[in-house]
Amino acid sequence: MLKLPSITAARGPAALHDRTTFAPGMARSQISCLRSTRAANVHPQTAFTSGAMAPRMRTSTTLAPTRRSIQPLTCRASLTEAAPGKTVLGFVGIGIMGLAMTRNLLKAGYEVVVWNRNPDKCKPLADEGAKVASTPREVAAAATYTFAMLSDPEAALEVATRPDGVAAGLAPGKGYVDVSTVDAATSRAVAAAVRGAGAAFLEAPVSGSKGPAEQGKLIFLTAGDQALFTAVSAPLDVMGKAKFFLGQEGAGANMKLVVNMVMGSMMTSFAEGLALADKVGLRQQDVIEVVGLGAIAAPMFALKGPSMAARSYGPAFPLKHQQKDMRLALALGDEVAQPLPMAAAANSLYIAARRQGLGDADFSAVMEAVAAQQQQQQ
Ligand SMILES: NC(=O)C1=CN([C@@H]2O[C@H](COP(=O)(O)OP(=O)(O)OC[C@H]3O[C@@H](n4cnc5c(N)ncnc54)[C@H](OP(=O)(O)O)[C@@H]3O)[C@@H](O)[C@H]2O)C=CC1
Ligand SMILES: O=CC(=O)O
Repeated sequence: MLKLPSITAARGPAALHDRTTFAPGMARSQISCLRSTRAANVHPQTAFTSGAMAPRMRTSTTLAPTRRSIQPLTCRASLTEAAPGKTVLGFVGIGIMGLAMTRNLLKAGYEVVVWNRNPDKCKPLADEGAKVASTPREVAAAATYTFAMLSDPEAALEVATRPDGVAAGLAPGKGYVDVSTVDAATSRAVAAAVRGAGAAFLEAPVSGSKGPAEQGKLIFLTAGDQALFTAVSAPLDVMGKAKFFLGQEGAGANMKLVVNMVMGSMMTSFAEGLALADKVGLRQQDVIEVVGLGAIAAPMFALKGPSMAARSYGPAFPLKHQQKDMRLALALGDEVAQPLPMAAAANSLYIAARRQGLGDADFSAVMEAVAAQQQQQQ
């Protein structure tokens, strides 16, 4: 009989939720040591032999370090914990999400230096007290910790590595937190550029859209240098309601793609349901109500249903970004030979919607691709 691997053995790095960060009494110097072990590609747990010093992380079989991977610790610049009035933060990428997130940092009392490719988008933040830089390098040079919220892998890599990019302004003691949704390979390339400058790197894609960004209720899916996770905990808490530390960079990116792949498929399925209901003479409003009362109730259906029924798609999460996430999730599935037929079907609807010119509309506009297919078949 074919023996399947156990789920535990197949799992990636253990998750560390914000409620279980470090063992009590762990000194900052130990936190910075964690960063350098990460840079040396050694799991932080290998750095601590005493139970009192070990960070509280759940372990899994895949994390068990081999003796060969244990290397001496070289503590470089330590990271100070960010606090309002004390730490200058940077933010590059002032789009839908970046604007709302930066606003919350300003409201919490942080000094924030911002940059956006189209500088006009920085104006509202300048009115609210942000300083505007003319290059990403200037932001990273002025700030201790710089956040980035950029549209896709190409933008994330470009802003980090171009000659006047973020990496050029980084130095030991600083950190870069990329909250864009990208693939693991891009995240690792950005991490290499950041660490090449002697700084720390954290990937921290977010779950939650424009509304949660405005309300400071995002969910951060982080991975990378754990010392930076700790150092930016306070600003993450200003912008979000939960944060997870998932291990080495790539794990946060993969988690985000899994979640958004499910979300993207749910949305196309919901759009098809609304279209079918309409076709058979049911009121879409009734469908939304019935769905909302049962086991498949979801905040997303409750939030987007009424505007979808009205065929109105003001952008909270641009459809072009959802299609990018489907594309990246499918590529991830390809990489590990995991068939994803539902996601592939959903992706073709998002592509069709982009062809209809709906890339900048909300992703719920995939409804129009469903409607167009219906018409083609009549
Ligand atoms: N909106 C949402 O609900 C959510 C979005 N995300 C993710 O967050 C990221 C940003 O999303 P969102 O804010 O909605 O998107 P927007 O399209 O509103 O913003 C994209 C940002 O990226 C910048 N950008 C794009 N290309 C480049 C480039 N080559 N060089 C420099 N800057 C560039 C844009 O600059 P410019 O203004 O000059 O074009 C803009 O600041 C995406 O990865 C998305 O998948 C994650 C969770 C929720
Ligand atoms: O990435 C989008 C979201 O809503 O999360």
